[in-house]
Amino acid sequence: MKPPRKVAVLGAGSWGTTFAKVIADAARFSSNDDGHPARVVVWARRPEVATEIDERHRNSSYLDGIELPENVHATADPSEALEHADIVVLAVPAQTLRAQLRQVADVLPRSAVVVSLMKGLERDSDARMSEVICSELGLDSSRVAVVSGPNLAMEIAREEPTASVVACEDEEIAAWVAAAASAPYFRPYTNSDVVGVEMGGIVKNVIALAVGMCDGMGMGDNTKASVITRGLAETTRLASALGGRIETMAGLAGLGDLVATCSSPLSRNRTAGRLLGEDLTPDEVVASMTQTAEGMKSAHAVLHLARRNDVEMPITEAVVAVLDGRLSTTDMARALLGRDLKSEQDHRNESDDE
Ligand SMILES: NC(=O)C1=CN([C@@H]2O[C@H](COP(=O)(O)OP(=O)(O)OC[C@H]3O[C@@H](n4cnc5c(N)ncnc54)[C@H](O)[C@@H]3O)[C@@H](O)[C@H]2O)C=CC1
Ligand SMILES: O=C(CO)COP(=O)(O)O
Repeated sequence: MKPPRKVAVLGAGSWGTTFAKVIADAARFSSNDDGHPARVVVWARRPEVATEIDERHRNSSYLDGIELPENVHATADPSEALEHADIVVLAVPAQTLRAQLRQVADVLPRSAVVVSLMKGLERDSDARMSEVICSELGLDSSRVAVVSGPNLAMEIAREEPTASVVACEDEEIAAWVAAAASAPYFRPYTNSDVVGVEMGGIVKNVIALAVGMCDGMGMGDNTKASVITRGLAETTRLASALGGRIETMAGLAGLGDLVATCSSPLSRNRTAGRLLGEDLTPDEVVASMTQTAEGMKSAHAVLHLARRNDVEMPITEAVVAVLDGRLSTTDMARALLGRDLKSEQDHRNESDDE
């Protein structure tokens, strides 16, 4: 497949803008049919953000100090961004995606491949973002790809070497999107396990809240490593119950993302958890943050999905209890450590025991 001629990115927050930079930098090394690098057009909700990106090649609200390549353009008009796009990248807060798609469905090119950068689960429906995209746009799931991995936007915007995963049921499409996003500092691997890749990114935000709470309460590395590891065990149980592959959880979109997010001060989810651990209420935490901490919104849906699938997720359950004000962060450790003892191998599927 030839490189794309035009890529539209809907959402000019930190990850949408950074990914636009990745695609634009990648495009400078691979010309399309016309011999030109792909045109990358970002749709920003706020006109002043669009103007700043388009005219000054900066997005100072989200990526202070980062210069964007000349082939990144921006507009506040979604039709202009989407017109003739071969790839449409979606990077808005998860809970707003459905409403956003309803507004642009008529102008989104039917032939485009749609790529989700989002790491959230929709409340009420418990739907993954790729499922929301397929249902709202009437697209076959083979036309939808997901990008996930240890991808803190600011580090990538600073061109620090990073790997990622592009997942799509159609392996040719995954390879095409990966090629379009392959920049000197960004190396995407492909994977056909969309469920596993997506669930890894969703649940790690909830686990990062728990690790942040440990930080906020002044706990050390044993505690945090225990939460990360048992967090990976419960993520793996849920992902495999939904049809995801266990190996995916040991990869970039599972362990990789979990480690990056849980150890980085740049992580919004870990920061939100830390503030909860310092005794702020969930409302105070939300009010203090200008960017999206998806775990705060998705945790309830993750727990709901787990219960519907008979999957035990004690850390997620404790995080939800803290968010609902039913459990204090100081009582959380007692609640988790006081559970019945069990085998570390309990996460395996029954068939593995035979
Ligand atoms: N920032 C990061 O390092 C990474 C973020 N992600 C995921 O990417 C997704 C987007 O995250 P960020 O870009 O970081 O968020 P952000 O908070 O930096 O930006 C969100 C963008 O969506 C826009 N927006 C807010 N409410 C909206 C609404 N109601 N309708 C339409 N647009 C709206 C904002 O104006 C902003 O442009 C999230 O699901 C996040 O989990 C994934 C990997 C890395
Ligand atoms: O998903 C991320 C890194 O891969 C970003 O994590 P936060 O949303 O917690 O900042």
